[in-house]
Amino acid sequence: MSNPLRIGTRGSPLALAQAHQTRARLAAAHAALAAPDAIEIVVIKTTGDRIQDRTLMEAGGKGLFTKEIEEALTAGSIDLAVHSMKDVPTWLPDGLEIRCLLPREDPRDAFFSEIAGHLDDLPEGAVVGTASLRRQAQVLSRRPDLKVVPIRGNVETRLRKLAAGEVDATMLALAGLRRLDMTDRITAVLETDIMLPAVAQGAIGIETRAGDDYTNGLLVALNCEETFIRVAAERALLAALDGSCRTPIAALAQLDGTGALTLEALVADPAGSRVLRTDRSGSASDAEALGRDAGEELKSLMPPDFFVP
Ligand SMILES: NCc1[nH]cc(CCC(=O)O)c1CC(=O)O
Repeated sequence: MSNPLRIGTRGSPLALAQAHQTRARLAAAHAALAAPDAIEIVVIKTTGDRIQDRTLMEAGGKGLFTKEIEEALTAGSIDLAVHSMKDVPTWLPDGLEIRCLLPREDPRDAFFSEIAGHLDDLPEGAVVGTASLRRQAQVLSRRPDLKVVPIRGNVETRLRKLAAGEVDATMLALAGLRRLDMTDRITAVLETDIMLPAVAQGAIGIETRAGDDYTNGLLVALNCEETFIRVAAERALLAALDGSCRTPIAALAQLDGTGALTLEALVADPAGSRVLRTDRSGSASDAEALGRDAGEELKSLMPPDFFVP
């Protein structure tokens, strides 16, 4: 092949691991892509990479980790973009689509602490570092005595802050730690009845131009149908809720071997004093309807102050 297939990605260690996984899967599925120079990885800096020190909330706006990559895709300087699906905004720009999801990793969150074996064992008043409103709300709902402070940065930075005693505990998505081969320092994995994951947590999505039949054709072999159905249900919920990144939202869809789909979801106020939950079950073919229905229910129950302006 003369022109290499160009994969656009952020430059973080996690993003690069996901891009390399995508390249390996493409090379394994298509002999023409197995040559070392058949696929090029193009690193693109996003707004989210520039504002490491502030919380996402202060930075505001959606698509912090995707905007510049989507612009490159639209402009044609890359052919596909690899994203952590949980960072992908509810609505994609015109002309772009995500038809391919790689097999989902374990969607749960991991807990780290040097003073307790589990969230439930932290001493009264302990400080939990997280910039995620979803994690904050669920932590405070279960443990109103704890204090939550924002921390950001990569895994190493966070674990250093933990070791330095800046925070007593923190949480990270298990999926990212697995992809970076950094699960050895995990203190506990939080069950989803304690910490419901973010929409699409653990899923990698591949975005393309809608009219690019060549690239879309290559990706058919990489799509994981089960992941696609689960993420479709969760993202339909997000769409129905008008998913603002400032409202704590969590959801998890699961498929059993018979094609039965279950969806659990919650919204909360950031202080975790009110958590509204719902669930649905149905068949895989109703994924989007199930998500939309659950989202509409939660939206109708939500008091106005859940929507942080
Ligand atoms: N918001 C950053 C982000 N986006 C995706 C992941 C983890 C990987 C995944 O969920 O697929 C992370 C880090 C984290 O929350 O610990």
